[in-house]
Amino acid sequence: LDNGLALTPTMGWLHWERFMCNIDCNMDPQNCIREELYMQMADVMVKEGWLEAGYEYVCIDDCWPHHQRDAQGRLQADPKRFPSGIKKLADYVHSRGLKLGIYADVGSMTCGGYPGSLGYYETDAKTFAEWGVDLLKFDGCYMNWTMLGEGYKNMSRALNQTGRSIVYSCEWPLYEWPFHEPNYTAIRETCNHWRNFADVYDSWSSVKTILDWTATNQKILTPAAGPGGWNDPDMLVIGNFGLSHSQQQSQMALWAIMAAPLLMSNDLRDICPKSKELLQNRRIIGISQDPLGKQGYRTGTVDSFEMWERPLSGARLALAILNRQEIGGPRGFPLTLATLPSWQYCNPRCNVTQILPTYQELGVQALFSKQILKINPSGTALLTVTQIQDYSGKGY
Ligand SMILES: OC[C@@H]1[C@H](O)[C@H](O)[C@@H](O)CN1C(=S)Nc1ccc(F)cc1
Repeated sequence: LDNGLALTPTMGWLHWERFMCNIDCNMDPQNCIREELYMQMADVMVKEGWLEAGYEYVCIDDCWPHHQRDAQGRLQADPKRFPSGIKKLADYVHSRGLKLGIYADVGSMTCGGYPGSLGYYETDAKTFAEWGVDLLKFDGCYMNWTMLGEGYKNMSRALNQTGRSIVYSCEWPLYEWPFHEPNYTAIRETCNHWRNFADVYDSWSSVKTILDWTATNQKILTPAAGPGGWNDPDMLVIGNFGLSHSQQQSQMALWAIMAAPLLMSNDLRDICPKSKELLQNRRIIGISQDPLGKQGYRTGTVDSFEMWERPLSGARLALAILNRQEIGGPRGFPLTLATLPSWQYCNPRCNVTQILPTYQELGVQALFSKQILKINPSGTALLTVTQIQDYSGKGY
């Protein structure tokens, strides 16, 4: 969507995978969907270096609204759980230098059964703008699939007409795929990023399923991605319970290769230091936020290793090698630069830097040099390869 926003993939925190629709604030006040949750996350994001690392959006997902609209037909926050209201919450988040995201649905109800926006697109866009909202996640439940496109386009227009800069996160293709192949030109014109596939869960099998679906459809998906519009493989679940550290490294590496929005869903108030270090790794974030804005793709599979690559600015290439074998110990992957589809980056030499599983400058490599990379089961080696320019600044 050409609204000047999301020129690089959106970075932030989104409540859904970790906190879901937990509205029992009597039994579980620390983890229920209420204003304090976002205020506390905002405080931590500033205090613990998340904003500094680039994580800017604090996003509310489903289950925030009151079950009835107000007398003017406007959405309103649940008065018990958000007693100060969304505008005050936005002011609080803005006072911390962060931005606030909110959630609504293109159909008659949200997936959680709260009021949907069908028939209220202008009203809701205006309400969100008046509250000072900076991002809208627009879900696709309870909508006749033949009307999905119309609905997503109408809300895009309504948001634009408010005159406020609001990142528009859609789920249009996710709800259309079961019926027919979506039109990604229309989707890119309408949205700043778009969910294509099933919700992520806190498990390696969920992350693998999303990766496999993306690779299978990469010929359709990758051309649609670029500054202002991104494919969204769903939230980062790093820092929760289901992924081993190697699997957490794999999700972080591959989400950077896929130019995916980096929307964490975890408890930043209580996260293990290694997960925090991984999520704040500046070299990986640099790949994710690369200004060239080209989405990466899977280039091959050999001996249960998957190769992914992403072209970067400055004659550089990001490489990820994922060990899909889930038995045994670390395996050696023989990286021979000449065998890469993008071997020209190293003709006749290039500089190689390993970022994961550990940082290591591998130095200048000739085209036919071979490196053995040790990769854990369901782990990933993430590298950047930089073409060595000759004196005239041309590549070889
Ligand atoms: O209710 C909101 C929740 C989250 O926002 C997800 O990111 C969205 O993809 C949608 N969503 C859920 S649980 N959607 C959903 C998931 C499974 C299902 F059987 C019916 C609806």
